[in-house]
Amino acid sequence: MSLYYEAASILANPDKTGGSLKSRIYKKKDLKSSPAQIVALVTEASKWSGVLKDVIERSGLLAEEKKLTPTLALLLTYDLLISKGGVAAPASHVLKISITRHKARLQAELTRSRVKAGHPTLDAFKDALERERNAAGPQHPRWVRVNTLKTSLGDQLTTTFGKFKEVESLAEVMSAPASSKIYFVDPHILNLLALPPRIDLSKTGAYLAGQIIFQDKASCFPAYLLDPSGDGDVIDGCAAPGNKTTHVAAILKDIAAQDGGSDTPTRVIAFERDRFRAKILNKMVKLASADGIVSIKAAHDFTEADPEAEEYANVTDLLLDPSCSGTGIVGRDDAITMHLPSSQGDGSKKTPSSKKRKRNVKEETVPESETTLQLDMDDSVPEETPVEDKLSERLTALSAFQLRILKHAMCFPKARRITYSTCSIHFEENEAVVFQALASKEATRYGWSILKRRDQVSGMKSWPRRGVWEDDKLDKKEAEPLQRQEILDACIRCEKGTDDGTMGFFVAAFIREEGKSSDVDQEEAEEAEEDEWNGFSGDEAGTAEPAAVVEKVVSAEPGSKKKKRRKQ
Ligand SMILES: C[S@@+](CC[C@H](N)C(=O)[O-])C[C@H]1O[C@@H](n2cnc3c(N)ncnc32)[C@H](O)[C@@H]1O
Repeated sequence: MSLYYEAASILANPDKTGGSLKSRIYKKKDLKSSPAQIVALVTEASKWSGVLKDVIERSGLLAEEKKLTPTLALLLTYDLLISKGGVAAPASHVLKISITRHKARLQAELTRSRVKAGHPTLDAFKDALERERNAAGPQHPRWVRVNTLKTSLGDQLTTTFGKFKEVESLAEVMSAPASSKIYFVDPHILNLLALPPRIDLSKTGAYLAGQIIFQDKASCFPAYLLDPSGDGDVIDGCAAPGNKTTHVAAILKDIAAQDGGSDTPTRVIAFERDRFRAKILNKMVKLASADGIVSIKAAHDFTEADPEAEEYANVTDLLLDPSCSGTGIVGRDDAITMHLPSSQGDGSKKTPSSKKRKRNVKEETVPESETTLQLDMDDSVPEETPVEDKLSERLTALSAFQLRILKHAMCFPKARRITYSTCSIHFEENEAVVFQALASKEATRYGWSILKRRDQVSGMKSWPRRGVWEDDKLDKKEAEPLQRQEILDACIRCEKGTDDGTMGFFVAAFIREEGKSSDVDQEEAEEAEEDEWNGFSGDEAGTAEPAAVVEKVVSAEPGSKKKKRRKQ
């Protein structure tokens, strides 16, 4: 099979094989062409696909060459008109014949596109496309966390990044091309580097060996803000794929090393409800060499863990990063889009029957999804999958689940600190959950309050983006404006698409006063329950359709219902 048939078949992916385009190519055993050649052809052709799609449609190529599919036509036209090596097939090959006989017309259409776009040469056209791509795509730096379980920042700066130059500003990194060998040391989070957008570090020995981890800056906030004491175990209640799990494990190891070099730091107990994601967590934990510190509770629901159980008796810190709407997530920069020509052409070469067909134009229109291929080049597992429909209903259900998980964490007898985070931009999943948690009976009974800004670890204290208030989203029986401001100031936000180069994110920490425990006065607890927040304004919470991910979570806790009924 020729290079073009093999590339087209991989793009069509008839077996619906999962994974990125690169992994599908490299895993295919029976390829005749070299995998690198296929990757290069697809990547380069995709860059021109927006232009070549029009060129091919105007030329009427697909109407005349029945052997060519839209994908074959695009790949061949790219090699025929743009690539230096030309079409990689013998002159007698059926594909080479099919495309070469249209060379003059295709060339003329490409020239027409170039002149129309105002570029004097093909090279100028190419540069303009490159600039357009850089400007259009989110200029999101490649954040790299140095995994101190395996290496150190110093080691990485002299090995993996030995030929790189340190720069003084994040902006310089964010506007640099992928080929630029520069880095910026993050001032807020220890052991975190920013590198140019789209830089490919996935083949480096350090990445393959788990010495460096690709993790957005914002995603490093929870473990850092948790700032665990190292005196007790840490629970990660929602762990897969494990970025924050391995981060907190690394922090615990560093604390143990500072405290006199103890080789046995305390444990991280990582819960993951989803069996498949738990496997990925296991892989990530092993790769990061965190398996000596992390014990995984695979396919375990954190909300079903008994806080009084002996195995959690030493839990002092909890990190909660529950499922959320994912609205803060930024698209992957290295994903590629391939625009394919429509097999009907653009109609400029009218056939006698085209008038008759006009009335049926709706049926003939090829849906956008069929003419555009979105190809993932990165195999790393995203921390969250964005919600795509029924957002407002999902927000109600998600926030009820998030509050429940947070209140459950407050019940662990020895717990002193909790972080709560989401990669959502919505008040309902963020500040609203924090305010409701603070007003809950669990917070009152066990003495939980917000970790104020002035008490936060220095990088987090100095972070400028803080919580925001949205009117009319909560029944505001409590949180006097003054106290409200202090709570909002304790909340941390990250905004996507800003000069900070982060995804959209939210995190807050809760702290428990020494001496407060579960044996608090029962009457006090019941009073607190009476005063609890009623949730969102209106009755949305009661009417929302629970989404699959939170199905059993939206129902009220049976215990609290019973108590309320007894009081009535
Ligand atoms: C946002 S992701 C966590 C990302 C992870 N903290 C990281 O940094 O890589 C949420 C994860 O929590 C899991 N999850 C949701 N509810 C859970 C529950 N009640 N108990 C345990 N895991 C849960 C989901 O399956 C999902 O893998």
